[in-house]
Amino acid sequence: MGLLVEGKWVDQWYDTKSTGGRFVRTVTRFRDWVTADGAPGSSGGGGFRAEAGRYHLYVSYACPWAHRTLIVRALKKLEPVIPVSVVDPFMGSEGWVFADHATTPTEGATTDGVLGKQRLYEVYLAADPAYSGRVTVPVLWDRERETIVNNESAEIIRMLNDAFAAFTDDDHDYYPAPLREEIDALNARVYDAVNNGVYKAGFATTQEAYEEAVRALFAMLDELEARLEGRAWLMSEALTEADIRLFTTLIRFDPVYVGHFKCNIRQIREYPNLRRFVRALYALPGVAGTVNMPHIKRHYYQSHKTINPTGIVPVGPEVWWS
Ligand SMILES: N[C@@H](CCC(=O)N[C@@H](CS)C(=O)NCC(=O)O)C(=O)O
Repeated sequence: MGLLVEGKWVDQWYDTKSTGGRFVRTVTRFRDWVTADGAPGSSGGGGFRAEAGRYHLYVSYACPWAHRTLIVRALKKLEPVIPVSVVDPFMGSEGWVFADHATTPTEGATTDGVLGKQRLYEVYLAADPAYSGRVTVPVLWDRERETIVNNESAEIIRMLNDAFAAFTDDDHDYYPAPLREEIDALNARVYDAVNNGVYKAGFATTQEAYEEAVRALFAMLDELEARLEGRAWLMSEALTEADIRLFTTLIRFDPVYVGHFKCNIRQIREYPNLRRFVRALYALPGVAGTVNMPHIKRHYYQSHKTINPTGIVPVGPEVWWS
C-alpha cells in the first residue's frame, strides 16, 4: 500500500495523525470525459469521443468504487465495447498489481490487457511520468491518446450511462434529468455516511473518530430502510445510479464491513427492505457476474494488515443475497 510522489512509488499507509484519527479520502486527479461526439464534459478537456474498443477499464472486483463501473457496464451491455483488466485482490507494498505479478494470484485476476504492465502505478506513470497521488481503481484508459481519461467512478458511470448510446441497444437512463437533483442530494449523503462511512469507521485510529462514523452510518442505514418501505428503488420505481452506488457498499457489508471495519450495530440481512433491495439488484441480468466474493474478502482481510495482522479470511456469512 502506498502512493506516487513525483513519479516515485512510496510504500506508506494512510496518515491519520494530522486529522485526529480520521480517515480523509483525497480528491481524484484525472477528470476528462468521454462524450458521444468528443465535446468536453463537465470537467477537463475534450477529444475523447465514444468509440468501440478505444477505451479500457482497469478495476478491482474487491473495490466498491470500481464495482459501480462494472455494474453500469453490464447493465448497459457495454462489455464488448469496453474491455476490462482486473487487478489481483491482494494490495501489498506495491499497491495494486496484475495477475502475472501477484505472489499467489486469485482466480479472476488478469494481466494488463493494454500496456502489459505488472503494477497499476505503472499505468498511472504511463499517463503522467511525474504523477503524485494515490493509485486507485477504477481507471478509464484511452488507447488512442495513451492516457487516463478519468479515475473517478462517479464520473465514469455517467459516461457509461450516456456517451455510448450508439453502441448499445439498452436505452435505460440511470441518471434521468428530472431526478438529477434528488439523486445528487441523496448520493452526497449516502457517500458521506455509507460508501465512505464504512471506511471512516474501519480506518479510524481513535475511538471517537470510529464511533462518530459508525453512528452516522447506522443512522443513514435506518433512514434508507424507511425510504425503501413500499418502493422498489431509492427513486421509487426507477432504477438509478443512486441504487447502484448504495448496492456496492451493501453487498460487502455483512461479509466484510461488519467484522473487518467494526460496523456491527446491525447486519444488512436484518433490515427487511435493504435485504430485499440487495437481492433485487443482485438478480438483475449481468449483476451477479460483477460480484466476486473471494476477491472482496481476500482484499480487505489480507491487505489491511494494520487492522487484521493474521490475514485470516472469515468463512461466513452464509449467502443470503442470491
Ligand atoms: N474516488 C475514487 C476512489 C477510488 C478508491 O479509493 N479505490 C480504492 C480501492 S476500493 C483504491 O484503489 N485504493 C488504493 C489507495 O488508496 O492507495 C473513485 O470513486 O473512483
